[in-house]
Amino acid sequence: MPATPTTITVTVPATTANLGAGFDCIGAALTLYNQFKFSLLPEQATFEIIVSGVEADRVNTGSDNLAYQSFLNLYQHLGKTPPPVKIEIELGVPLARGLGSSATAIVGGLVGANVLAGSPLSQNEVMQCAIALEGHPDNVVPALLGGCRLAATGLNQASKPEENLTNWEICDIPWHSDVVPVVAIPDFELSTAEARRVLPSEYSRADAIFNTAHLGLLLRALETGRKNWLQASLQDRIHQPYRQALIPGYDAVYSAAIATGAYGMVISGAGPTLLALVDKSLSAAVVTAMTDAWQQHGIKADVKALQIDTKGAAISS
Ligand SMILES: Nc1ncnc2c1ncn2[C@@H]1O[C@H](COP(=O)(O)OP(=O)(O)OP(=O)(O)O)[C@@H](O)[C@H]1O
Ligand SMILES: N[C@@H](CCO)C(=O)O
Repeated sequence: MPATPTTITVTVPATTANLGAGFDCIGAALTLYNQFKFSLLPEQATFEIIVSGVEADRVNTGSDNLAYQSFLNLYQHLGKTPPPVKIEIELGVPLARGLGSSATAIVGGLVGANVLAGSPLSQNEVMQCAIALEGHPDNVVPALLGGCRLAATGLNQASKPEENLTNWEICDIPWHSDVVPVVAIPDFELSTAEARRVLPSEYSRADAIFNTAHLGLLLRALETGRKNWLQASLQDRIHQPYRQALIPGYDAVYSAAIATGAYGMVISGAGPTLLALVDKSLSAAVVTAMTDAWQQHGIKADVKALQIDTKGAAISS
């Protein structure tokens, strides 16, 4: 049997959740990464956290650090005492921008702890813990597994009532290789908590039907890359109409992306990053148009064409 490692690095992709109509249930992993290196410390130590990379000074290095809390959570789940650990975090995913930075910390902490504990949990069990910590599946599932994923609660909800875990069914959504995600990341933050506060607690039957139909259409549109379907499917009535006002310049960036040939544009996760889906031949032009539109509102944005990450959380020693 191979020895349990004492140092491990977990690389976790950014994610874009919702994709319009799939509020809280669909997300895709993107080729933008955070890295978490875990090293066991001598017995008398407690913990140490070192952060570098994009906006590193914005991540706390105390015991409430989300990656460390997730690390502790896994040991608690196992009923084991957590070992003293050093966590070195290299950030490539900007914080509180709707690109799943919190999901990377949760997945990184859980996967790192599981490996250092000798891998007692399966990938599916780690995933169920990650969903319970984040509260919704749409970022943590693709962050762990890669690709575009849809999550739905399963039938057997009572399987582990003592652990208070919901049983989730996950399916992968094929993504046509000509469809490119362009992310426009502005230089201001929007916390998920704030972006959830503005949502109504009830919706009309018409809005529920609208979103059900458009999510179904979106799945087939992503698979086939069919233009008309992609254009129509990126509409939503559950969250975006309420969140747009929190994102200055939203209308201008939307108009610029569409005028340049994007299929559509959605709010990435809880925002404020805006995500356009574009045919690959047009991605460079859409990047320029979205950058310029936000600049005209005095907002600096990092706009880039990415790809769908297919690996998810990757472990290296
Ligand atoms: N690498 C990290 N290490 C530790 N904590 C992190 C890390 N990345 C994010 N966090 C925590 O997550 C918070 C951001 O979470 P929030 O849900 O508001 O945004 P997000 O995850 O980037 O966006 P979204 O959920 O819309 O995709 C940060 O303020 C920080 O507390
Ligand atoms: N589905 C979540 C993603 C952000 O964590 C939301 O839009 O609030």
